[in-house]
Amino acid sequence: MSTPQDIQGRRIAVVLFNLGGPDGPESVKPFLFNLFNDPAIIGLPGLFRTAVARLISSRREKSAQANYDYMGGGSPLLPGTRAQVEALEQALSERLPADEIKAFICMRYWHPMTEAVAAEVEAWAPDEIVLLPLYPQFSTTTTASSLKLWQETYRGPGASRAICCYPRAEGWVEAQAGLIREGLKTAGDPPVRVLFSAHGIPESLVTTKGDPYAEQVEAGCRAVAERLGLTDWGLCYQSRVGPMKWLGPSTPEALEQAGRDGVGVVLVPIAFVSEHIETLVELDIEYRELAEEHGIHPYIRVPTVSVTPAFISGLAEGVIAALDRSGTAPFGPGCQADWKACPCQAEQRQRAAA
Ligand SMILES: C=CC1=C(C)c2cc3[nH]c(cc4nc(cc5[nH]c(cc1n2)c(C)c5CCC(=O)O)C(CCC(=O)O)=C4C)c(C)c3C=C
Ligand SMILES: [Fe+2]
Ligand SMILES: [Fe+2]
Repeated sequence: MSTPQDIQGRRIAVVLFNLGGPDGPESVKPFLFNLFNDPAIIGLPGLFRTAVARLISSRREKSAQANYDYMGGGSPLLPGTRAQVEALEQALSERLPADEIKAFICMRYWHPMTEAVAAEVEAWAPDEIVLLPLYPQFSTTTTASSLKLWQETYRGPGASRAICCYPRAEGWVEAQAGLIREGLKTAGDPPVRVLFSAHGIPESLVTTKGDPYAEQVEAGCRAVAERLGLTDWGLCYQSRVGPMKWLGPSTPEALEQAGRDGVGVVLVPIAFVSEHIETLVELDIEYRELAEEHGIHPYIRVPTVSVTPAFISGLAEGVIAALDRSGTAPFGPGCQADWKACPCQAEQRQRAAA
């Protein structure tokens, strides 16, 4: 018969990655500097990149501060992520009662950042580690950048594996579908178009780096649209930065088209899992004004999945599935094509070559 000592569980650390955001007006510039100094964001050699990052962060500081002022001066991303951590720990403890589970937040460009979090995880001495990006779709600019820095930094104990993406995972699709259903109910009778809006990336990352982000975003939108039986829907990209060609159509272009077509809009943030500047300011203030200018009624912005039970259960299932393996893999269906930058396919390629 087993004694309490025999059934002592594993210590499981889940590391949740996101971008991070400034916690007050004085951290806007250093946050922007960290972002633009990342080679995954600006692919210039070291010293040039740092000089460019200094210039852009100085130039953007005032306008970015004005936008963060709408949210009390700083980003709500960290409190929103803390709520997700609590919900995920709870969901995992219910499913794995014999184990001790602790989730850690690791932000890329503002605190808590990688070096400090790696030290915290090391001090906690986990047996198992699951790396879980809070980016459903993989991009070289987000997930790859966070995982690379983590892998270069963490030297502590524990068997580690990573979830690279979950663009069509059941919980993610169901959470989106549930929130859109509510949005459509609020819209009522007038003809409306469901517009999925994703954070953009420069088009060259897809063509030259083999970044699978656009494919994963498109496949996720299709899965949600099919689940809801949508007949009028589209995908567009927001948050353009700089002079390069970004993925399109842009969200302002898609809104203009909706105005011309005489339909209302239910706008869905399809690449974010919690509220922050890109939803609360760009979608709720800037694009709402634009929608009004184009005569779009209604303009309804669907909330992000945040701590909805379907999303959190989905994450918990992804973590549990990952515990049975090593390496890097998607949760649910990942990419369809063989993208050069996709880590799960890199491993498949290595296995096939061996
Ligand atoms: C899907 C997620 C994201 C991708 C892809 C992404 C790429 C990307 N972002 C920039 C530049 C900026 N992003 C900024 C804010 C921001 N970006 C994401 C997510 C993705 N970025 C989030 C969650 C946030 C919010 C941070 C917060 O305040 O809580 C900003 C700062 C805001 C602003 O000044 O507009 C910049 C700048 C680039 C250049 C890029 C791909 C190359
Ligand atoms: Fe961004
Ligand atoms: Fe993939």
